[in-house]
Amino acid sequence: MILKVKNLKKYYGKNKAVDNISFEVQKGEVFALLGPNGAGKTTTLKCILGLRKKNEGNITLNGTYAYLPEKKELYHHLTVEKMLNVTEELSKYFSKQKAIELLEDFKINLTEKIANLSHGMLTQLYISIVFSEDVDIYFLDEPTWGLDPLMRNKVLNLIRIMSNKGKTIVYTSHILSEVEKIAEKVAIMSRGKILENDYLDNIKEKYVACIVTNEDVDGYLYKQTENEKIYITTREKAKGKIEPVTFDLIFEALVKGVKK
Ligand SMILES: Nc1ncnc2c1ncn2[C@@H]1O[C@H](COP(=O)(O)OP(=O)(O)OP(=O)(O)O)[C@@H](O)[C@H]1O
Repeated sequence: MILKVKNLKKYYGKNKAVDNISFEVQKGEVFALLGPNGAGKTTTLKCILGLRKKNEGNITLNGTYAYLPEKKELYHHLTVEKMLNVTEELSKYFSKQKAIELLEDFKINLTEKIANLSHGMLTQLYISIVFSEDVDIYFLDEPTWGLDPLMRNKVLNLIRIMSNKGKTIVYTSHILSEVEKIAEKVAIMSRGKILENDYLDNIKEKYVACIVTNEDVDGYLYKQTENEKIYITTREKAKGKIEPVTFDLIFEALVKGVKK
């Protein structure tokens, strides 16, 4: 176990941003914290890294780490190459050579001023720096934010490569399709709570859609017509005609909750 979070609570005044959550991440895993805006994902990462003071709970982090923050701010007055030099001075885990290779792949010029980079290019630069740190665990807050689909796939590929090398990745996202592409384990968060925390395959196996005519089902009422109702619920609670359900709908059912 490389990371263990137990009964973590973080309140901002009365706002329970993180409300008693627990999860574990094993070495080499790609773990996604998935949830809608304001769910508490960033706050969770910040509490783990000591950037926010938790109210309660225990956090065990066994290894070195690098962090890609949600707000990807870098020294705007520097050129890309100067930024690499600064990072090299600040971090003993950083390899400038590795960063140059990644930047070449992203087609970012070393002589470019950071202030002149587009939002997506800034994310690519930041990702290149973070992945050039030789650490055990990478915390990535919305690593694909603002990237076009091709660049997004490139970043997802990088995550996959790092995981194949035995590195651990903890990342936040609200893009279901990308989580499905690379994460093995997922914690679905909403309003500060973890609603489901399991291997993606297990979550997909656990939930089904069921179509009933006269009965009610303990689950999320997804659609209702004159003659039938479609619920999304766990396999055990399902009645009537049972069908497989997509991960999108499982997410919707969990986040929106039971609706009668
Ligand atoms: N510094 C802060 N002061 C007060 N409230 C905050 C602060 N940071 C976050 N919050 C609140 O805590 C809750 C969780 O926010 P957080 O940024 O952790 O969510 P998130 O899941 O990362 O959202 P997003 O996907 O939009 O980035 C929200 O209600 C937010 O308004």
